[in-house]
Amino acid sequence: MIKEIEYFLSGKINEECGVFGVFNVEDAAQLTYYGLHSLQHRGQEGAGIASSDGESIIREKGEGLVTEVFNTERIAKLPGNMSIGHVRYSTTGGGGIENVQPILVRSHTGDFVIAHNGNIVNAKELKMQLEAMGSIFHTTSDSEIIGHLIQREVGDFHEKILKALPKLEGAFSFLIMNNENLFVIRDKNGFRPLSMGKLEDGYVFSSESSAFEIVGADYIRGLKPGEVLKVSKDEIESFQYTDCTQDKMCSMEYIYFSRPDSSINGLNVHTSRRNCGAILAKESPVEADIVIGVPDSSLSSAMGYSDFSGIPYEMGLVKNRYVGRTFIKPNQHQRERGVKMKLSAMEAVVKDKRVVLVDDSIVRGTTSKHIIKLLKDAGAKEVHMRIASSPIISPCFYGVDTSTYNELISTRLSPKELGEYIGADSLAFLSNDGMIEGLGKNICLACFTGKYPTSMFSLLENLKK
Ligand SMILES: O=P(O)(O)OC[C@H]1O[C@H](OP(=O)(O)OP(=O)(O)O)[C@H](O)[C@@H]1O
Ligand SMILES: NC(=O)CC[C@H](N)C(=O)O
Ligand code: SF4
Ligand SMILES: [Mg+2]
Repeated sequence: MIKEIEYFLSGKINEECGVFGVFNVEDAAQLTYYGLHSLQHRGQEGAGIASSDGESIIREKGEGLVTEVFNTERIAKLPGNMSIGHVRYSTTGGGGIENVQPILVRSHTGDFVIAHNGNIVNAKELKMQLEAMGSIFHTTSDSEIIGHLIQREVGDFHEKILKALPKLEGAFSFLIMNNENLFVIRDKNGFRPLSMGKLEDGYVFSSESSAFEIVGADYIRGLKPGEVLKVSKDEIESFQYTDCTQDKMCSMEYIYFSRPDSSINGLNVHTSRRNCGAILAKESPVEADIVIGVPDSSLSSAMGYSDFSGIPYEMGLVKNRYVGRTFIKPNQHQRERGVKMKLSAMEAVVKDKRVVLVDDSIVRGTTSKHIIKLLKDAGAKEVHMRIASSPIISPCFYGVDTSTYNELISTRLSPKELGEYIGADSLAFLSNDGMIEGLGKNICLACFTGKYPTSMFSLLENLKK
């Protein structure tokens, strides 16, 4: 029980990284700091910024949140009008300062820095090959591999990048910067988002378009799968590192990760969640008095459920916004109380009501179980749980930590059994077709279907562990 509560307090579907880049704008590092701040929800383990004044690259990084790593003095050490930054949630290689990005590659042909969102699925194989050929790795993260691959190629820097990229399999949105250019890269499956915006005489690039608003930039477009942009003083050139592409945007970006004010592939995240909520209401109706969402990520889908069903949307749960990843764990005696510190049920709203409770996903079932208890303790007559995505039955290898196979409760329990386990009066999930209807057909659904859009290399060995 204690473990379960700690898990509930800490957040479970662990976010992935965020990248932000600036080209040809004064005080680029300062802007990158603001950009990273708005991408903080994507990774809280470490943050870093590298900048260039055209002569040399300076990098500053540290463990923790953006505001913990950077202050005015530290940003002042980063001169120039080109910059890239990164917020990290580790997927390969574990934590620690050495793996905090951007990764700096020193070379007699010119230094460069790398910021990566995603996960390379053939990292183990590539690392073995590269080490056998003499490469010495400075980090344990998969992101460093692209640096070694680039170094082994011949030609101009951009030719080297184009030759190295086809060797990587898996998910990557990269920003790579040397003293002249910024390279903006999206993998051939388009797993992770990456957008371009215009600011003054320059450009900004971000994992999420919502960051543009914060720095005052205008959204131009998202990168295409397999696209490489070479950003120079005079022009932006677009290349494809391969023509073998498919559009497999991570559906979890819409369902859970991205901010509601971001747009991905032309679809606003809040709107996509609202669509899914409405389709869920169409697929799994129930008689009830109010619809409530779990703050914050499922509020939009709860609105959608209410739109379609006509059942009034209410605020039945309140979140303490200061409890989360930085929460100091209470001592043993206080842990039970801790649950209530993250979310409180509004007795005045839910008492004697039949409640439809909408959440975005179920991973281990801990959240739903606790929230249903909170609502029933506050006097709710019935709680009907509706989930705006399908049961998660397979782990992700593309940059999201959705737990291991054994921890995923839907691998063991049917929706009916799971409903009983979490104490709901009924439980229903959005169907796979419903997700496609709400989010479009160009999405990855591997964690819901077990059908991975790429070869999994040695990672498959661990799939059922
Ligand atoms: O079934 P579980 O294992 O409990 O996981 C599912 C829950 O995890 C996520 O919320 P989380 O509490 O991580 O963060 P949030 O407050 O940002 O929604 C998600 O939104 C679900 O509510
Ligand atoms: N979550 C991510 O996108 C992580 C990027 C990279 N795989 C790392 O572990 O640092
Ligand atoms: S497996 Fe799931 S979390 Fe991973 S990229 Fe695909 S949809 Fe996203
Ligand atoms: Mg949640």
